[in-house]
Amino acid sequence: MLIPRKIVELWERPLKNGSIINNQFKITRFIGKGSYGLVYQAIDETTSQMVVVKQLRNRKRNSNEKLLIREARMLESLNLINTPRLVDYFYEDHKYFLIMEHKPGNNFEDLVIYEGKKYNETECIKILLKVLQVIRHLHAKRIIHRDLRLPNILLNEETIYVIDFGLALFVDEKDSGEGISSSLEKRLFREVSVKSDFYALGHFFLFLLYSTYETTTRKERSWEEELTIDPRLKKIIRKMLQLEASYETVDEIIKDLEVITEDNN
Ligand SMILES: Nc1ncnc2c1ncn2[C@@H]1O[C@H](COP(=O)(O)OP(=O)(O)OP(=O)(O)O)[C@@H](O)[C@H]1O
Repeated sequence: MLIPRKIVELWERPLKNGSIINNQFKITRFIGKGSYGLVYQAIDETTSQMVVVKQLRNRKRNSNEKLLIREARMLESLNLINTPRLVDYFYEDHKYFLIMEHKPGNNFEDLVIYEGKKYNETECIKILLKVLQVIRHLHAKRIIHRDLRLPNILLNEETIYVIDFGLALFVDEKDSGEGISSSLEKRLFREVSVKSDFYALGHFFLFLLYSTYETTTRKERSWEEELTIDPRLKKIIRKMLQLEASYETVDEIIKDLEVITEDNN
């Protein structure tokens, strides 16, 4: 059945500030629309804790239930300081909701693009090492994040938080959409393997390194030509991006980065 666009828009209209869901969570701010659905900030009135509410986009009931349960299971099994803790999930008023702990801080897209933050080589390594420490815990629990993009990595003072487990999978799970994508880049990003997280973090790291880069020529050049960085770092990035034999574990990357850090001290 084809549903008229107006009705879909009505369904997807955000809840108003002050609305209370599940008799417990009071919406305080609409954060935005994502691929997953609508996201809000709210207060858990039983604990006064700030939470994030994810309201699933209206899809088929079955797939919505699966998505909700999968992300809830991920958050539940993670239970780390650097990832949001699961608070609750429920179905109410024909809508699916996932409630999680709100993590403070700014994401790296906002920090670099909108706030103009610049990170030198040493700072970039320090940040990547912190992110890798979080990913190490994820991989130890056999979870692949598969969406380690700039908006999903937050920095609050010295602490890194990783959010958005909407695409995460356990290593032995199959992605129902796998094999559909013809783009190599997308496949590398979404593969159900630790390597896809390394690939994403390779790009994350390059983005940080580029925060101090100033172009001197109009000629198009590769990152390896443009960035003046320790050649060992280039090799690490090449391995993360699978331009040469990939890393197999987070610890291998951490070890290589620590050699450079120690030499610089
Ligand atoms: N636990 C959290 N703590 C703090 N902020 C959060 C949290 N979860 C989500 N957010 C905020 O809400 C935004 C959207 O959330 P999220 O990325 O999980 O939704 P999404 O629908 O998967 O979005 P996208 O399509 O961009 O991936 C995030 O970029 C972040 O600003």
